[in-house]
Amino acid sequence: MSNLIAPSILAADFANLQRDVEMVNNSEADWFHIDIMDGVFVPNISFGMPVLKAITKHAKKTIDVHLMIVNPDQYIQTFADLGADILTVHYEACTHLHRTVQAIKAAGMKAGVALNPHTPIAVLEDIIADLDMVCLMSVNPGFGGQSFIENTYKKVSQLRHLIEFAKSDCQIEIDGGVTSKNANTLIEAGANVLVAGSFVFGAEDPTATIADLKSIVG
Ligand SMILES: O=C(CO)[C@@H](O)[C@H](O)COP(=O)(O)O
Ligand SMILES: [Fe+2]
Repeated sequence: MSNLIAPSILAADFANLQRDVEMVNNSEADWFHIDIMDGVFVPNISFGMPVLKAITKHAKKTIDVHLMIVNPDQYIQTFADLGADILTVHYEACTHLHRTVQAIKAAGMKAGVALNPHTPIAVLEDIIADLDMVCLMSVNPGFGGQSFIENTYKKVSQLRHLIEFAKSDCQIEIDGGVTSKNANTLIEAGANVLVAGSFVFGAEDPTATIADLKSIVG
């Protein structure tokens, strides 16, 4: 399994969105990471369907959509129609997680589940075999630019063991506070997809920063 970098569009310049999408297209980045927030599950509102539509019109790489919303089930088909390749819902937002995961797959997308920093890996024991990806939040969801929570390393290794025990090829994505300083340790702990928002878009040269991250994760 290769190690991937997914720039988070939340940190892009929305007044120059097409420019930033083209930058990612022309960089060594692997995916677009797109954060949808509803102001209910998290204390922030990012953007919704019209902006996602504008992004997917220009984006030429895998579209990884991270839903930080309550009742995600009602929008699954809409996200499929808008071009999402991977749809990640929060464990904490889903009462019938198994049903939600099956609905995402039935709509033709890969299914991911995200865990908040305080949610233990053990809650995934009976769903891991059904998942294409687990997204470990390494900050509390809702905002870019926060500091990485160190307890994440332990959770990555616990999750890697769970995945191996289940003989699954589920991917492990880390989301929040990723920089060139923690990228290598995260990969060594067993992660294989790193989301980076402010570290990429806040850099003087985002393209070179993506290339640096790629060279670190191998
Ligand atoms: O889902 C989220 C935040 O809730 C993330 O995807 C952020 O967008 C990551 O931004 P940085 O922490 O890398 O600035
Ligand atoms: Fe995210």
